[in-house]
Amino acid sequence: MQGILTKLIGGFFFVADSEKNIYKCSIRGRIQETIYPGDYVEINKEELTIEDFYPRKNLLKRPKIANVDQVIIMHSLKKPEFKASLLDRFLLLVESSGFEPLIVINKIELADDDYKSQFEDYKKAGYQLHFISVKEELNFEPLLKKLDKKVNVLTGPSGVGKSSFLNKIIKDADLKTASVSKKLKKGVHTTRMVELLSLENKGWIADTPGFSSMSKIDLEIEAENLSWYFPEIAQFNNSCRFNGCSHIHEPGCKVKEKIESGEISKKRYDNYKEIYSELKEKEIRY
Ligand SMILES: Nc1nc2c(ncn2[C@@H]2O[C@H](COP(=O)(O)OP(=O)(O)OP(=O)(O)O)[C@@H](O)[C@H]2O)c(=O)[nH]1
Ligand SMILES: [Zn+2]
Repeated sequence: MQGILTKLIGGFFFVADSEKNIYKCSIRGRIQETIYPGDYVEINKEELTIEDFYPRKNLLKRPKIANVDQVIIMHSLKKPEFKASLLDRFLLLVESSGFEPLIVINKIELADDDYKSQFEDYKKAGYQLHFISVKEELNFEPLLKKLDKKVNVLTGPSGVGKSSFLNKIIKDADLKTASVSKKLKKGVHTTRMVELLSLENKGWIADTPGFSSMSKIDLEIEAENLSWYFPEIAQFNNSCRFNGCSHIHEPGCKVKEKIESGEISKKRYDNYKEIYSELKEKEIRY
């Protein structure tokens, strides 16, 4: 029977079938590969052993999760205050790793009425956006629909409401308390266990350790490739006068034209320039 590996604890592998029944399995010696939550495995239901595993379509590096369909980038409008430059870095990290991002903005009940206008740039760039309040459970339904039948990973800066969100949406009450106590223990244990948490539908979601600043994350991107990860800029990458135009100082740059006409967001472009020079600096240093 085929199942999906949800977590590994004390040498045991927890595998869910399509109905989300959990089997606590051990592994056959002949499987040499390391397997991770999200991996599809073949189990023997009688022996409770993992017999084989299936090729994976991708592997998230940190934490290690296989077959990720979507990365939810959560930010908050207030507390902490929304910062576009930080969202751009999260998007960049997700895009450059080849994953599909989904932007979720939390704590909307704290905002003024016209808060959505500051996100027009992201809509125009083609990103999916959801605006929610975990506290008041606003707009959960359309978001939860988007998580159905998928392996989702939740990321975002510290304090935006990721744990609160998980505590509200995960199915199993045990998991709920588990993730609360996990939170309390944070800082005591150096490694936090990764697991796929069961959503009420057919989806799964995994938390990632929060990070307060993106500067700690090494973007493994070359400055020359940066523009490919800004979708609204990337579409003009082959339209400039010079091949491999950086869209910064070259003449005949289509991107700069589009910024002047307002078709590409100046704010996003300014962040692009800032990150570009950071990456350049790093290249010179090494
Ligand atoms: N006003 C308001 N506060 C919220 C909302 N969602 C979460 N919070 C609060 O925001 C604070 C941080 O929430 P957490 O869920 O711990 O945030 P986190 O993203 O998991 O943070 P890390 O674990 O540090 O990564 C808590 O005090 C929550 O009660 C919301 O929708 N509105
Ligand atoms: Zn250009």
